[in-house]
Amino acid sequence: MSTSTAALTATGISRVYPSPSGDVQALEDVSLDLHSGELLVVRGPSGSGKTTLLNILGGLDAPTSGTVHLGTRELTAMPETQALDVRRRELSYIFQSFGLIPVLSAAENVEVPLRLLETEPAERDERVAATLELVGLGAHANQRPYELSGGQQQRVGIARALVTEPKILIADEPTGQLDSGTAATIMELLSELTHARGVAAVVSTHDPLLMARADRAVELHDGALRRHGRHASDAAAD
Ligand SMILES: Nc1ncnc2c1ncn2[C@@H]1O[C@H](COP(=O)(O)OP(=O)(O)OP(=O)(O)O)[C@@H](O)[C@H]1O
Repeated sequence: MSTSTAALTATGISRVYPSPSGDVQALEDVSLDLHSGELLVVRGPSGSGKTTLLNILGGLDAPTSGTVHLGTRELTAMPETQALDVRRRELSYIFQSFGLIPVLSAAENVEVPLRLLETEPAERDERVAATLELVGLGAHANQRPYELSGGQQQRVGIARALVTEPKILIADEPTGQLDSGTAATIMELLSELTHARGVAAVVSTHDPLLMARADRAVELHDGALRRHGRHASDAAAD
């Protein structure tokens, strides 16, 4: 275990959703950390709190109690404008349903986050082309999402997430809509890119087979962590 400051640290995270039929405790006292170049898998049954946890780690939702730090900075204490800026520059998200804009080509989809950062057009073009190459889609830059397979669409999603060179990647069930062979390929790509680019990645999945690609795995049950710090292969063998 590295002694350097973690890229992401969650401490004592709880999340209660108020609802007319009573409060739902979606997370209870969850703590974890994640280092650069590490891929952490969060596994757990449906309703165990994976999406809630990833949304909080990514600053998309606020915990009821507990903190999230990016390095030494507390994400959960930042004013919203600062948190938005940090999210755009340092965090990226990959979604189960890909989240691509249907009327835009693969290249234009990948370009969107660079436009939000007001990157110069020449640099945008260069980075979009390089990142599409990286995910093996150099020849598909001008195709729209409906002209691509599910696996190719998720590669566009990965390229869009990586084009800003984020420190942290949050992927909620990124292979949930893919067949098992394609899912394994996408997970392998995520693992390779996480290691090669020194990104700290958190990936949720239902699928124990995908855990072989993780550096570490934790398991959520009813909103609480059941295992922490075990190697993925230990958990996958359960
Ligand atoms: N907005 C909400 N209001 C009330 N309860 C919610 C809300 N969002 C989630 N929950 C509840 O919180 C718990 C955790 O949900 P969450 O979506 O985080 O689980 P999950 O592990 O991601 O599930 P899945 O694998 O099915 O996506 C569940 O009991 C869910 O019903």
